[in-house]
Amino acid sequence: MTRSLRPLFQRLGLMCPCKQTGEGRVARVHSSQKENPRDSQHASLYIHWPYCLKRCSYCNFNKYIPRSVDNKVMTECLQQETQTLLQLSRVSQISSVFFGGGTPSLAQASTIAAVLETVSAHTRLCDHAEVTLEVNPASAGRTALPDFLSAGVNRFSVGVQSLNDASLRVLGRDHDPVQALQTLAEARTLCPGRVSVDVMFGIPGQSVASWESELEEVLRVCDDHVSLYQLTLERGTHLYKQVQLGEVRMPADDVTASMYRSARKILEQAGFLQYEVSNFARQNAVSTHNLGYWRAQPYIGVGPGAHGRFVPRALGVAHREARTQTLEPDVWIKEVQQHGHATRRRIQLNHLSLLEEVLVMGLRMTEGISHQHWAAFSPETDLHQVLGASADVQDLQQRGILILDDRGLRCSWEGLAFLDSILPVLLLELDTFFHTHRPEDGQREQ
Ligand SMILES: C[S@+](CC[C@H](N)C(=O)[O-])C[C@H]1O[C@@H](n2cnc3c(N)ncnc32)[C@H](O)[C@@H]1O
Ligand SMILES: C[S@@+](CC[C@H](N)C(=O)[O-])C[C@H]1O[C@@H](n2cnc3c(N)ncnc32)[C@H](O)[C@@H]1O
Ligand code: SF4
Repeated sequence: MTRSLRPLFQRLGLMCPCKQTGEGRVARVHSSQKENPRDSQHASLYIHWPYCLKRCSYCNFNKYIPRSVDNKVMTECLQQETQTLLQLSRVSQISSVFFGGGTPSLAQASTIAAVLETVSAHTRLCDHAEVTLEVNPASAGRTALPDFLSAGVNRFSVGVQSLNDASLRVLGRDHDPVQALQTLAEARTLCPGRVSVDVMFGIPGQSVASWESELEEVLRVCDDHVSLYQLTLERGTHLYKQVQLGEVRMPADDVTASMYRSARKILEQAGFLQYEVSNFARQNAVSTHNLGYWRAQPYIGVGPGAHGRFVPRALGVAHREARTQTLEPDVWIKEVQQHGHATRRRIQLNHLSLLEEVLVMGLRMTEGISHQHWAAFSPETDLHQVLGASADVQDLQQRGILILDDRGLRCSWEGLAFLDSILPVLLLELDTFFHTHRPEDGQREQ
């Protein structure tokens, strides 16, 4: 999981539909810590397009294969929900927009333009805001990439996944390597220096050697940003069933560990700097939208199943909320039409929950969590106080996988590969500290 992309949302159970509360109800958590209102004025915006042409064998993201899509209704609802959530929040400036999915390159360029116009009409969209669109190779031809550029997109994230025919078939992708290369080349011509590729490793049938040569090939054609995801076997997917039935075998853990290690070295040799567990950039082409997540900055999530973290205007107190929008697109449309938004779940984050997010997200970055970053969320307790005395934390440091020093807290190069075993230790220490020293900040839901 460490090398996969599953972010904090799922880790903290915020995506679990069985925990959803009714529309408009807030799960309140006692808290004495107010967020600095100035911090919550800048945010990023995520827009979810939930439709795909075909179900990939491994994917359990919130996506649907519809018979047809009513683009007009979807556009109106995405605009409406964007407007409502912007008005409900204290956000006055949007610094990045990310159109993800599903397959947002199946949306019409006019939809993308309409959403961006709504943002500009109701808040300030920064002049140099990063506006990313995820592009699937096969679907890119439907709306030409230049139209998306005219609509306001200035960064493409291309879902290459693999350049190997057999791997693409195992993954159930509906494109071949040639189509992926064509889409990538077109994206690079349109947005030089601002194209990312998603590539997966740990695919059944892949060996360390075949992965290494595949990555070398990716490096010959890619731009300045690469996201490497370890294929995660997700329950309920076709691949999961195939593995259960013994039709397909996932590579062993030590093999995927070697794949990750060699990929990091190969990327480094090619001039890429790793800035997060799965993300590599050269020429400083880092994704500011995703950095916002890892730095625990506020964001608004629009569209079926989207997540958000922001301080609402109406509460009267400056507490950040975690929000999840209704998952199923038809239900989401009805709710947006009736209420202006389809927030299915709202949780007020208490001080401890917010610090857990800062820790879990921050340690994914190679820069880790500086003392200043921590102090922005917890001015009254520093990292040394919370973690420094712990024998378990000292053990992690002695093993050379964790560093706590004058700069702050971060994983070592080796340690980043073990983040999933480091985090529970740190979260336990954080929890214990708060329950011992600041019990009023650590109370759970009432
Ligand atoms: C992390 S991946 C790939 C990012 C890509 N590698 C890049 O650098 O731009 C993006 C996916 O995460 C999910 N995602 C990101 N932000 C989200 C949010 N706020 N709510 C729900 N899903 C989100 C979406 O499924 C989206 O397609
Ligand atoms: C949810 S997809 C949306 C983007 C687009 N539809 C695509 O497939 O390229 C975002 C990224 O998630 C990654 N992803 C999805 N399921 C995954 C899994 N089970 N394991 C690892 N990565 C996964 C893929 O690399 C994909 O590029
Ligand atoms: S990986 Fe992308 S294209 Fe494939 S089903 Fe998931 S969201 Fe759709």
